[in-house]
Amino acid sequence: MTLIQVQNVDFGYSANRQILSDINLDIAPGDTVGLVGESGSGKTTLLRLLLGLARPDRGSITFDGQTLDTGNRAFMRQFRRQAQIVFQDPYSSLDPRQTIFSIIAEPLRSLKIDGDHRQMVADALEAVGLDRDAATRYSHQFSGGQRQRIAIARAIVARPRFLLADEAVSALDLTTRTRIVDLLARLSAEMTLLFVSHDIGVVAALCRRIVIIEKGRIVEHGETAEILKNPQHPYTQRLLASVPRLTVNEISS
Ligand SMILES: Nc1ncnc2c1ncn2[C@@H]1O[C@H](COP(=O)(O)OP(=O)(O)OP(=O)(O)O)[C@@H](O)[C@H]1O
Repeated sequence: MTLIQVQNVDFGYSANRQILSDINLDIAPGDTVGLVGESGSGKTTLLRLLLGLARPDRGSITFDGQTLDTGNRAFMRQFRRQAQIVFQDPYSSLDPRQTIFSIIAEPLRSLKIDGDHRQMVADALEAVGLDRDAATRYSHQFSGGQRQRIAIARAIVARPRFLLADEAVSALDLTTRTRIVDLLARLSAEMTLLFVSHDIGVVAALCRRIVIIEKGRIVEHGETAEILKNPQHPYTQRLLASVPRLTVNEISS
């Protein structure tokens, strides 16, 4: 069974420069997949396509068996409820003029989800390990790690099936990063997670499967343990060589 299927996708922002080439990717419901590649390899671009923010030049993307058709408004409304994203920068992604309640409830408002928004926001705060009183405060009153928890609460408040995280822990210090990775690991028990990072060490700690992208092409993919033990592609070998040995030993043990 597949939740997201990407078949033979090419994409370029302009006609004379292709950014993604022949991308094929299957993500099963409940899976935790890490997309790893260096800066500029096309990770964010692929996320944009998976969110329906851009359209492939060739090939197709399906979600739960239905083509991700950006022109189909009824489908996109349903889809937006089911797929949410957490961005890298917890400072710029939260509006400083809005209360935390208003920030977290935003998807409930924009997706016109009925119900008790106060309770839903309180549940989301609890799920990310923040006190429900946080709802009345403003983002500048929180640390970087707490802000990222708030961004994650906003992403999960509508109970999506598919959570995308784009370099969601890269801006955080090491201890905070570990805590947020632990939180995402807990949440991934209830949803499908696509975690994007240039850091294969962080991805390996969180994801069951790894997809390696180089210059817009998937060069290797497989089970995390297999890739760590026996990387086939020279690019994967280079990425692994750049992770401090201790970390690789820890995450593969
Ligand atoms: N809006 C855009 N218009 C034109 N080119 C773009 C646009 N966004 C990204 N690119 C180009 O597409 C290529 C892939 O960028 P992308 O942001 O997808 O890479 P990435 O792997 O996510 O990198 P990073 O880790 O630095 O975020 C880069 O060469 C980039 O310059």
